[in-house]
Amino acid sequence: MAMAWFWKKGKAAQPAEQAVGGQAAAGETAEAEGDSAESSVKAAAAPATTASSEPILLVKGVERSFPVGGQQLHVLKGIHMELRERQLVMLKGRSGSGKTTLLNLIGGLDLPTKGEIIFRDRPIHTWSDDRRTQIRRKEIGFIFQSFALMPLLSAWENVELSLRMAGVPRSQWKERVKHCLELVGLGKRMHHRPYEMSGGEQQRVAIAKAIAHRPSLILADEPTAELDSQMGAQVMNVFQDIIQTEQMTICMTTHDPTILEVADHVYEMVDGKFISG
Ligand SMILES: Nc1ncnc2c1ncn2[C@@H]1O[C@H](COP(=O)(O)OP(=O)(O)OP(=O)(O)O)[C@@H](O)[C@H]1O
Repeated sequence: MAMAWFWKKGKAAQPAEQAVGGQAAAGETAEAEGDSAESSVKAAAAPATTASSEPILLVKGVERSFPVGGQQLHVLKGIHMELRERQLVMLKGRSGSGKTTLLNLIGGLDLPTKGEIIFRDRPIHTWSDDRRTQIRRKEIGFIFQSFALMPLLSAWENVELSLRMAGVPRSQWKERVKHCLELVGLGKRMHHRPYEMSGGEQQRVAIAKAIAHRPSLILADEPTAELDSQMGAQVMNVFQDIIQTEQMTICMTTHDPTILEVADHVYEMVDGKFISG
């Protein structure tokens, strides 16, 4: 039987008994192990954030060109956007429209050819590589389509590694790793290695790893693209739990129209420009 998937939006506004089929959402229970067809999701409700939340990132008139074959390829052509506290913001657009290029700029992995990127009142587009690396390690978390886990390390060790990289004192590791893995519903899979887990579980480890050092901003490039709709739903529920409980902002790219429905804000990119948002 075909199953309709619904997203929970705004956990506080959403009573638990509305969970589809009487099941709890994946992010709420460490016991929601395995990706059973019955697990997950709640019906949509009010937006999780308010317009009054503070902006944490401003993108002003950003352009990015790359030299290709002796010419300049203009990939981003004047982007303006903002991300606010506790928002789930999505970038949509066809392949090649420039979404990943923009995400790389927001995360300080690359520099714009023109324009400004202000992260928490700091002009990171003027900063050196080293300074941007420091801010990335401490204040930004990255999630990729292909999970990007260390294959020989357990879920626990993968998350711990991110705390080590961010310079979090060792005395805090145990409690934080446990908390993050439980938050993503992997309380009973903490010591499994990536190859012993499903794609959805691996992506949830990657999420735990990305949030462990308490960044204020999570950037996710097509985080559900390699997952089926049910596992994708679990990941989105985890994202919404993170926004509520960890007070983080998430900016993600996606092609999936059903996922776009849970965004607080959607920017649509066509050929290096936003046509909405
Ligand atoms: N370092 C680079 N050098 C040259 N061209 C680049 C570079 N990075 C990106 N591009 C080009 O910029 C364009 C946009 O790429 P980008 O990866 O941002 O698109 P996208 O919207 O994320 O696509 P997808 O959905 O397929 O990931 C593409 O034409 C790509 O080839």
